[in-house]
Amino acid sequence: MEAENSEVAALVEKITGLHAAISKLASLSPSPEVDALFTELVAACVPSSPVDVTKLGPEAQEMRQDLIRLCSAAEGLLEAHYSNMLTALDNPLDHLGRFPYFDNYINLSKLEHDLLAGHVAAPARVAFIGSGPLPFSSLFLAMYHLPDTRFDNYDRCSVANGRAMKLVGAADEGVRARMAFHTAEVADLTAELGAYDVVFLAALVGMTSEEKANTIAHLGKHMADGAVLVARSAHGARAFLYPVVELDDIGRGGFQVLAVHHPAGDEVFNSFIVARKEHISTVGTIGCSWQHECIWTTIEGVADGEMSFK
Ligand SMILES: C[S@@+](CC[C@H](N)C(=O)[O-])C[C@H]1O[C@@H](n2cnc3c(N)ncnc32)[C@H](O)[C@@H]1O
Repeated sequence: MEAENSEVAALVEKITGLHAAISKLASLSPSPEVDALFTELVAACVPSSPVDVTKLGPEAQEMRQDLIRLCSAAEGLLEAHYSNMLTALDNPLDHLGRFPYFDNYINLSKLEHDLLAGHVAAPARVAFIGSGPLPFSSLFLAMYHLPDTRFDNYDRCSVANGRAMKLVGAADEGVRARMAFHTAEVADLTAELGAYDVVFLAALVGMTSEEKANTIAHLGKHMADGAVLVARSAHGARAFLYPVVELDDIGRGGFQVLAVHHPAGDEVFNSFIVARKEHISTVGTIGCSWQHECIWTTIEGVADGEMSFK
């Protein structure tokens, strides 16, 4: 226990130092200095660690929340930079690997698809909320995993959508025709959410656990009964980079948790939760039984770090 505490203390001290350095940057746009600091931060947070961010003191909590905000802003600028750079090339889709976190999205979309496939056979319509200027998640699902699915990408930033449309415009007709982009704040989506078999909630939509909980409650109110939510979250030290989605908030939002995946290794940063919108008539009982009857098991032979209900 002693060793664990000192490991956590050393990690929090290192991340606090990186937060201080990042906070002093004049700009978060990609540059050798910005890239070096965020590369060091990711390298510190990705390895598995006993840190539980819910147990941090108030000062470290405040630092964490501000660091998530800085990471979100930097990720948006990084994606915009690479979206511009890629769409300036001939055949941009041949060069997507130039994006520093390309492998993360290739591996993450495969993991999410493989876990989803066990619960939703060939979804006809998928919404991706928080698609950004570089919509790799929905693009890779459309290109490699779900050849007949239509994707509606939502982002509150019209400039991000403009960049995303330009990039996807370079895809082949079969993919282009199945990818639509809409400028909207997630809180303003209502009836349209009822059309989807699956709704993805990007890691950076909702900066705090409270905002995540409110967004999930909003999705639960408007998604169709039986539809599936894939909510990206974070685990361990990665919770210094991204907000955490609480399982209780998934249950309170009217969903039953089907699977939780915490990626082992450094191939994928994001955890994610797969949950099904309960039929309103049963949510009173299922919601209650969710708290007591569901038993976590790790299914043999399934990817490391995955937990699903029996
Ligand atoms: C930087 S992108 C990351 C997504 C990543 N490209 C992917 O494929 O998973 C996150 C996007 O979420 C959008 N966003 C954040 N909060 C939002 C909200 N409340 N409603 C809609 N979009 C939001 C931001 O504008 C940003 O473009």
